[in-house]
Amino acid sequence: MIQIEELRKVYRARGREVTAVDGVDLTVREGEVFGVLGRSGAGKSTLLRCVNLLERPDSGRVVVAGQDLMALRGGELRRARQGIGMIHQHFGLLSSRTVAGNVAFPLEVMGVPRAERAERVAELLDLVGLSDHADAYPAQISGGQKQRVGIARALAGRPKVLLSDEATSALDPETTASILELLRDLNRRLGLTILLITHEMDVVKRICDSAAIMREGRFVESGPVRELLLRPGSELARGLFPLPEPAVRPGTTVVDLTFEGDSADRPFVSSLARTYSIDVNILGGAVEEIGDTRVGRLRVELPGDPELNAAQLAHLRDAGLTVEVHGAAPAGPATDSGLEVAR
Ligand SMILES: Nc1ncnc2c1ncn2[C@@H]1O[C@H](COP(=O)(O)OP(=O)(O)OP(=O)(O)O)[C@@H](O)[C@H]1O
Repeated sequence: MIQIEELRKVYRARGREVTAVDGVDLTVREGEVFGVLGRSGAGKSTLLRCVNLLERPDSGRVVVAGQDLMALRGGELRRARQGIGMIHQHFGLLSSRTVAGNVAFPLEVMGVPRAERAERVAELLDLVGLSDHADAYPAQISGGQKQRVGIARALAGRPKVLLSDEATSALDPETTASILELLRDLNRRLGLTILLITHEMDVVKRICDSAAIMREGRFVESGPVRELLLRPGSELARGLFPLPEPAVRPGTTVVDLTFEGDSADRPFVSSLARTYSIDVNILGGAVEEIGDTRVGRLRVELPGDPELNAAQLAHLRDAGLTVEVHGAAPAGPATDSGLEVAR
């Protein structure tokens, strides 16, 4: 649904150049929720604004719903943009208009006749659970309700794609959860494709099917969330299941185990301890629901150096776990985090 190739955007101001987006490739499939995660200044907003050409890229391709947007101009581009809704961190509502008036605004711009407009506004307010607040003004409603208005307004033109620019960053955790639930619901009910940017790991955990981590204008990691979590050395996995730097005691093996789905349901720690008659020390970990699957990360300590634990590590891999050994370890490609990794 969204296909971005080799996208680059450089800002030039007062003789200075800032490369905000530096060669990003991105594919968002139809009906998918895709999250771009990154710190402030990573280039997320610029990337998002390039998807509907609010910002014109210096080079690259932006194809949305089969249309090459950079090849369009004037009326054609405006029509293509109607198929792309956008919501913002600070809602951007018109304070002089009621909730219904705000939602009606884009319909007026599109030239939708009055009667049809009223019907559509009622439908949209119902969709976001705000039918009872149609006549309220933005100053009279909560932040979460304001974002619901923003969402209804963004959906006015029946877009296939919704871009979300830190839509929950200004909201408290409970309201964030309810807005994310609404977005997930709209994604499922309307088949809406959502591309969101966020600096909150929790947003990715709650609603994203796929995600990318962006740093200094580039994607450093990208793919389906479940796959990323199981990828050895994954930054997303480390972010979602933070574990401190390991303290490896001499004569022991410290292992991080990542598991999901079926393997999460098996008692692999007790099976390991029983099979090899060893004590397994649990040092930390967490289990989360990601989509419909349980995913977890556990750090355990086994007696003996890693070389002596080859069979034990193979046992864990055979159980379907991603195994990352800290410190000196038997064969397996090294990652940049200093971990020795084997799947
Ligand atoms: N209009 C602009 N003119 C010049 N530089 C800009 C402009 N907009 C953004 N930048 C710069 O481009 C880089 C990326 O900014 P961008 O806002 O895309 O990042 P971000 O990841 O969305 O961060 P934030 O969450 O803080 O907005 C930053 O260095 C920023 O200062």
